[in-house]
Amino acid sequence: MNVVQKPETAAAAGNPLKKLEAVKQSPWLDFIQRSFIHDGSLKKLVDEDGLKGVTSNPAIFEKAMGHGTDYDDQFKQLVGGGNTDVSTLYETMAIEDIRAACAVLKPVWDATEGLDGYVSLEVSPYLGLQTEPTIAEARRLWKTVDVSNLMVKVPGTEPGVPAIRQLIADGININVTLLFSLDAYKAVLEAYIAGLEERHGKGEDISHIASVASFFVSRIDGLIDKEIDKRVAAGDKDAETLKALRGKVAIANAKMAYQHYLEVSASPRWQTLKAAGANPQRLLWASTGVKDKAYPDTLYCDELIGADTVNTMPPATMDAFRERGTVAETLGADIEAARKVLADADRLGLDLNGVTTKLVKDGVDAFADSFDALLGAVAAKQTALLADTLTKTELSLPQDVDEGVKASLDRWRKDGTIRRLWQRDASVWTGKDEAKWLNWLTIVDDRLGDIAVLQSFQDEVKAKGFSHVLLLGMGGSSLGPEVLAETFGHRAGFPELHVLDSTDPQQVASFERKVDLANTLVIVSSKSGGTLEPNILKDYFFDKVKQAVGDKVGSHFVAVTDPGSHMEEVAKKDGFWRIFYGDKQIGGRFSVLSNFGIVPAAAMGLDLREFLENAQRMAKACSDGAPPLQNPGVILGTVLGVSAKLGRDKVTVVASPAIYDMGAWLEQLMAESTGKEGHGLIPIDDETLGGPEVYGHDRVFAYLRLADSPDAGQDKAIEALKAAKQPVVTITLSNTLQIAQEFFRWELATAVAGAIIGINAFDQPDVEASKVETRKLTDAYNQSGSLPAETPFGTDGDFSFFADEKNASALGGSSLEDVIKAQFARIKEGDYVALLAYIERDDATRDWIQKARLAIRDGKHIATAAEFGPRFLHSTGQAYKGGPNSGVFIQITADDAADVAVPGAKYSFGVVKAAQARGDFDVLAERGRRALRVHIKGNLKAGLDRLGQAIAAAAA
Ligand SMILES: O=P(O)(O)OC[C@H]1O[C@](O)(CO)[C@@H](O)[C@@H]1O
Ligand SMILES: O=C[C@H](O)[C@H](O)COP(=O)(O)O
Repeated sequence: MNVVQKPETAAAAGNPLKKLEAVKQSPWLDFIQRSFIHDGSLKKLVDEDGLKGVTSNPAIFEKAMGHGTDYDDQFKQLVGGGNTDVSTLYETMAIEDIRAACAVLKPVWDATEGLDGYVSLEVSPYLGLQTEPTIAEARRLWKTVDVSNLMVKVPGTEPGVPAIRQLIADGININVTLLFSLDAYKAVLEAYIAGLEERHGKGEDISHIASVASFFVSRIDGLIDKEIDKRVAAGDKDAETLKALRGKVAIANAKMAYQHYLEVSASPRWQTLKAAGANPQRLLWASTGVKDKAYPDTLYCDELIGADTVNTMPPATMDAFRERGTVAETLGADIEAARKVLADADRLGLDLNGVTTKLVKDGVDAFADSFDALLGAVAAKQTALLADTLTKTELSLPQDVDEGVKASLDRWRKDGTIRRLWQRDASVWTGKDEAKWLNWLTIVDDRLGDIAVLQSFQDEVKAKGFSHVLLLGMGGSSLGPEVLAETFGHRAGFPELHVLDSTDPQQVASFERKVDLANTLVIVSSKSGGTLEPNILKDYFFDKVKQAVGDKVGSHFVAVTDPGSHMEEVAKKDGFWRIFYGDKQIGGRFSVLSNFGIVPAAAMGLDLREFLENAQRMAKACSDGAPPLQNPGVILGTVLGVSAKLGRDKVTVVASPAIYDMGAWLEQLMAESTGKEGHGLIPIDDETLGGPEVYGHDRVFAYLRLADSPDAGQDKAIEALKAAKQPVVTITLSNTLQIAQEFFRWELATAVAGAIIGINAFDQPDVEASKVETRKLTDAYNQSGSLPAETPFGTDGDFSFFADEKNASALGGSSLEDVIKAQFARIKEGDYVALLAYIERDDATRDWIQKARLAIRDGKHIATAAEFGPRFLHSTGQAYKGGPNSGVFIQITADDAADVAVPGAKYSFGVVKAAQARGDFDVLAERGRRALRVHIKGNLKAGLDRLGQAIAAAAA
């Protein structure tokens, strides 16, 4: 802007801007920019041009902040000063500008005794159509900016009107924006008067309140002229009259608004308020920069000059008016001609009402779009400044997924869905009870708030000198801690964390051997407190530790559980050392950043602040203000959700070796959250990458790559997959601690994917079903001393085959090889095979299952899952039963070489495990899944060897 263009000459010739004062019109500037305030340009306008106010809007801030380098210093300072979200970054910088501009305009405010000298700041354009949130936001901005010459800008939409009334009654200066129609203006002026009357009625001062009604001009001509041009080009019979209306309708409309203002000002009702000290709500001509270059650039200034009005001019218009504006009282002149323009327009069907209605909606949308662009630019700068302190996302997507993702992200942007998600609006999902399950969104800040307690627990654990921590729990209560144990290992000076999530007797016994019971801290972890496994594991280890340490056994036990649970009762009764509580509004699989993850993290000696601040950095990056296109959680969730809808529902997780166990946690998160009602993501974890030829079109790959120790083989295989146009999301972590960031990001991503898939991401109905079946079986055992008899549909040496009737008849066959072959013959394209092994999970069995699944994957070119029971029941089990019916299951059970008794119960761990396998199978069968159970008697290793060979042969 050429703000100081020959000011002396202009002044000498009678600067039109200055001359406006004589006709009581105030020129305001429709522009803000930091450098423009700081380099004295704004002050110069005040001093030399008689500038009397400043307006801003989201589009203006987008131009100022979204481009250039003006804000970079403060950006760096804010980003470096701690974890911040995008909205706070924007607002902090915007408010600084507004305050600085207010300071420049303050002398005008003083000199005009509060008539002029205002700077306007608009409420979030996202609120344009909501009354109560607009009131709250305007009050908040008024309080935060805290300067008397601020005007808060509120849209004069239908829902905005009651907000305006209330805010005026509150005593807040309001600039009403987005006024296009006479009717809307009338409603706003009425709201202003009613607000003043309310305040006055309460005996409160009204003399300090200022307000303007921003009536938009050029945008009206923009639309009307377009229609005129269209009709003229189409040879309309009224072409000449239509052409004569070009560039006239907006001004005529504004003149009518001014007439209404004059009428109301003369009314006794207004005179009463005036006598009480009220200031009029002046009309402010907005949108006064000409958009059609055919018009004189001073058109919407010259033609709208009248007493007690404001014209807010964009810089170029102000320059033009200074140079060649004509100051004459035009606003009240030629009123009849203006009426005729409007009557002609109406007669010719130019539909001013339709145009103004559309402009309000477009205006709200356009400011929201600008705000999206602004926050997007702020987010992009923030991400760049955070560099590798924030994990990075890179997408390599085939065309159909790419297009779907872009369309979905834009839909989320336009619909404000990420804001609705953060506002806990259940209709983002299915409108059921989702709002009750969203405290994971804010749990990181909550835990940081409680960090002193957690740190002192950590200090005490260290001081007590435990050698081991043994965590007992399932699913969400164990998988997060397991990731911590596997990723961070044994920390010097702290006990080593082990996580036991099995009822397999051998596995229970192995863990007992791994720890020094007399020197072990046991964490019993169960949200509900009622889950069978942690309860019987607690009974077992309580007994064992008691044998080792006697009566002080309780001092070796800590519970993590939700308030009021059965486990809390047990912990109190048994004198546990500590009880840490979960948050009842967080489900198990979303609980890793709550005490369920943080308490074991403390016990094993992680730096809790560093860990939580990492998670917080990602939570801020995923905040409601971060537009979908820049929001790491929304981006990932969109890729997963859109891919699933395109048939790519096998989310294949690949992770660098040092963080390999993230996949186990991710399996539960994705499967339990989305695998229901026949839909969902099927996580495929730990399936060693193959060449592109072994994959079908049902995959999406998520590669968690640790930048400081990547695996060259994985890198190479991923590049080949990208080249083969498989969808790949690469997430780069610069250090292991950043898994905390990924915990949060994947939680949000899963919630987003669930919304796209269209399910309630926070229940797990089908897990409950197998728990019910298991309970029936253990109850039967308690009564009769044995599990109900069952008959195999075939046997082969040490192998017996079980299935329900339907599956059995499809499988037939009597040799192991035939049965497996028959099961594999049922595989169709896009299916997955899951091996569900209810055996000890150790290095040897993990190696075995891995070989078996790879043989299937490479032979059949389908996705495979390799799972151990009962742990997967609390994880992928939900999706196997509730998700798409594309699973082909082989359940593997075996005679236990040695069983382990559960203290105080009739059943043993072996019986529980057998009941769990049968309960699981019954539900799979009942859901019409293709399922086969192979039971191995005698030597497990020999049995697994033969089964492995049969699988490899059948898959080949
Ligand atoms: O923490 P709890 O209540 O013992 O539950 C363990 C797991 O069982 C489930 O409720 C069902 O599998 C999971 O959602 C949960 O993480
Ligand atoms: O308050 C000012 C308005 O936001 C502005 O004048 C709109 O102008 P435009 O129509 O040129 O965007």
